[in-house]
Amino acid sequence: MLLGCIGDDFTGSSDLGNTLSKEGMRCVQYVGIPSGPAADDVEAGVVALKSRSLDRHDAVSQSLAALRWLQAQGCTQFFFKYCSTFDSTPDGNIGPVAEALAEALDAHKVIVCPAFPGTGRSVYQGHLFVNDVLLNECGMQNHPLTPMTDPDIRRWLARQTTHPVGHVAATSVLEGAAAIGRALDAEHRAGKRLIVVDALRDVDLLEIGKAADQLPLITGGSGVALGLPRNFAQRGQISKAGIAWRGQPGKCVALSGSCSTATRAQVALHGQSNPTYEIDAAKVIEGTLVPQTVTDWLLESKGVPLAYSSADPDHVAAIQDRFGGTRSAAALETFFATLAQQLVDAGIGKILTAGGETSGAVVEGLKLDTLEIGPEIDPGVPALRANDALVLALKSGNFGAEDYFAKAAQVLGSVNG
Ligand SMILES: Nc1ncnc2c1ncn2[C@@H]1O[C@H](COP(=O)(O)OP(=O)(O)OP(=O)(O)O)[C@@H](O)[C@H]1O
Ligand SMILES: O=C(O)[C@@H](O)C(=O)CO
Repeated sequence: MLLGCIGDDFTGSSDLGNTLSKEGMRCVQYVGIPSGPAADDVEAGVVALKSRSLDRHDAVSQSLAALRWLQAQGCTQFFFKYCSTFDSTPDGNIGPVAEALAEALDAHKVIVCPAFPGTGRSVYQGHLFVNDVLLNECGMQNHPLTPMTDPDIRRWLARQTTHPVGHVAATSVLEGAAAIGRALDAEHRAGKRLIVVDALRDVDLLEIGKAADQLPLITGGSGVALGLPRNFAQRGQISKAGIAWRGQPGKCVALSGSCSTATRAQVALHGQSNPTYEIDAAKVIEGTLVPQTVTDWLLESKGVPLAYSSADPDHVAAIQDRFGGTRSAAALETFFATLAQQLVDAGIGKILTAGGETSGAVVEGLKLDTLEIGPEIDPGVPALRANDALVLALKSGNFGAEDYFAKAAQVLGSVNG
């Protein structure tokens, strides 16, 4: 294994795996820290944690444990993947984890770059944009767990870290790898360790990747990993073969607990030509709707049936007011996990999930340990193979085109992508 990655959530980890795999690395996503060694032919390994919203001390200790496992697999470079909308609180966990990894690796000049132009995220003058609005105006300011109220990533990160935060501005980035390298050196000499790097386009990310060739630790969204496989390829270290994709025959079902705007539009479109089942959150929490009812409905339905609890913000707020946020999320996530178990027990081999927490609950509920990265469905979302009988796609809430579900079902089923 050459590149060792640590992801702070499951869907984000498959997003990173997608980028590395598209660039020709044989990439596997691990669900948590594996208990044994990796297969010999893995070139990039992504240890997927659920550390984004943990207590910062737990997030740091899990990330360091993941680092030790990746070091034991022989990795020479490491990547810490967080959200392209920099999801974190003033307490962490991006800063504390990045600093702890930097310390453990004796890494200086640590790039911090959430840019992901393919999904509209860019960084300019240290500020994060989502399409044409600043981060704190894109809806992320209302996120229930990590409200992003400041678009200046340097200022936000400084609240989470002990050392001053540096910056490489677009003026250097647009000049290319050599200028980026010089700017990183200058920030290092000025005593900065975590350095926010501007990036607007994929070509910027490729130049940043070149400049990062000899750096032990890079951090960011999946975008900034774009240029890293080319460094290994240039040294003849990777096969560029990727992993051959085998589609899975049979019925595909979709489960959505994501309440994001993008998912709600995808659910609405999918429902125009496929059967859908709206899961009543109150009934789930009160225990009057059991997973078996929905499983039976999914098994009996034609097309790509979709069961969803996705609802608009007012509806979600009403449920949370009535039952409490933690209780309602726990009940719904357990419901989706049981649903997935029942579907797999009934022989279903293709499952689509929407929502980071929902996907995490499903993957944990199914007790999966490794996910091979397959072809891209939409930017940031790859097809995944869990074992001989099961393929999946885990969609982050805000990702995917409006026809995502139909497209994903098609990719999971088709042979060779
Ligand atoms: N109808 C509902 N009422 C209240 N809460 C809900 C409802 N449906 C889903 N939820 C909760 O909303 C949360 C959705 O989170 P999830 O991470 O799955 O989606 P997301 O936030 O859109 O995705 P991402 O984290 O990738 O951006 C879950 O905790 C889920 O239990
Ligand atoms: O970077 C992103 O936006 C995603 O991979 C993600 O982490 C969403 O939770």
